[in-house]
Amino acid sequence: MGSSTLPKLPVIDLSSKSLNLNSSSWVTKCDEVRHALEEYGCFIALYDGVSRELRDATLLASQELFNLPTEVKALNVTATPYNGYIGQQPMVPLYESLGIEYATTIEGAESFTKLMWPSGNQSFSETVLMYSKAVAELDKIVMKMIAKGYGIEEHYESIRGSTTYLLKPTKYLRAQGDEKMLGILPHTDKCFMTYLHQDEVNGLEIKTKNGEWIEVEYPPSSFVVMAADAFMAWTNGRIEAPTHRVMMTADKDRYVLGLFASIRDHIIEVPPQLVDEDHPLQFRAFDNYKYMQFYYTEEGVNSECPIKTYCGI
Ligand SMILES: O=C(O)CCC(=O)C(=O)O
Ligand SMILES: [Fe+2]
Repeated sequence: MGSSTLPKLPVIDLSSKSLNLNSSSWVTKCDEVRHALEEYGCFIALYDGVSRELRDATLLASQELFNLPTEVKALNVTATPYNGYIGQQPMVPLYESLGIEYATTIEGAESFTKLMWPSGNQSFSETVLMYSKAVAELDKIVMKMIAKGYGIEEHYESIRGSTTYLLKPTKYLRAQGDEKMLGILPHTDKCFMTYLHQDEVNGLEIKTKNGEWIEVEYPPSSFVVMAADAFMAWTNGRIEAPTHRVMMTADKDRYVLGLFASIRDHIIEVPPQLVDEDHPLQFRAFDNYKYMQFYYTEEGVNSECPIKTYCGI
C-alpha cells in the first residue's frame, strides 16, 4: 500500500561484466558505493559470483539444517554471544538461526557439520563452504571499492587479512493471522559488514535517516550489503549502520543466508584520512570481538547506541 511513494534502496551492479578495474567507470562505481552507504548504510548489489545452483543448494542445505531436532541444533554453542543457536525466543517466536563460525574455512565448515551430523554430511559442508567463499569475494570487492572511495586503500590493507566470516542460515516462520508479525526486532548489526541473501519471500525493512521504513525487494541474484557498527566506527561515523527489522506476513516461511564479516585479533582505528575539521575523531581504537561481547552486557543492551557507548569520544 503506497509503497511506490517510498524511497527504494539503491541497486548497484557489481557483476563481473560491469566491473573493469582499469576504467574510469570503476572510480565512478566506487563513488556510487560510497554514496549509497553514506545515504542508507546499505544497498542492493547485483552479483553473479554465486551461481543459481549454488544458491539453491545452500538454501536447501539450510532447510535440512532447520529440520534437525532442536536438541541437536542447540549443541551449536559459541563463545561469541548470538553466533550459536537461537530459537523459540518469546519476543520473536517466528525466528530461528544457527551461526557457522569461520565458514570460509574447511575447518569451520567441517567442525560445524560434524557437530550437527556426527556421522557426516559432506554435501552440507561443501555447499556452505563454497557459498561462504563466493560471498566473501563480494565482501572483498565492496571493501576495495569503499577503500578506493575514501582513498584509504593502505589502511584497509592492514585489516583485510584479519576478516573472519560467520554464515548464519536463518528461518522465519510465516505469521499467524492477517496482521504482520515481527520476525526480528529493530537492530543494527554488531560486526563489520553484512551480506544478506534470501529466498523469494520478502520481509526485511530498513530505516532511513528520516525514520521511514523501506521494504526491501530483492531482484534475482542480488544481495543486501549493509554496514554494521564496527564499520561505522572505522569510518568515523561517515557511514552509519542502518537500523533494520523483519516483518512477516502469513504468506510463507522465509529463509535467509546472512554472511557476517568481522575483524578478529586486530585493533580497529579510524584512518587519519577520515578525520578533519569537519569530521573530528568520533571513535577510539577498539576490538570488534570485545565490542560484540560488550553489546550483550546489560549496559550494552540498554544503550541507545552501543558502539558510541563502547568506544565513542
Ligand atoms: O532476515 C533478514 O533479512 C535480516 C536478518 C538480520 O538482520 C540479521 O540476522 O542480523
Ligand atoms: Fe541484522
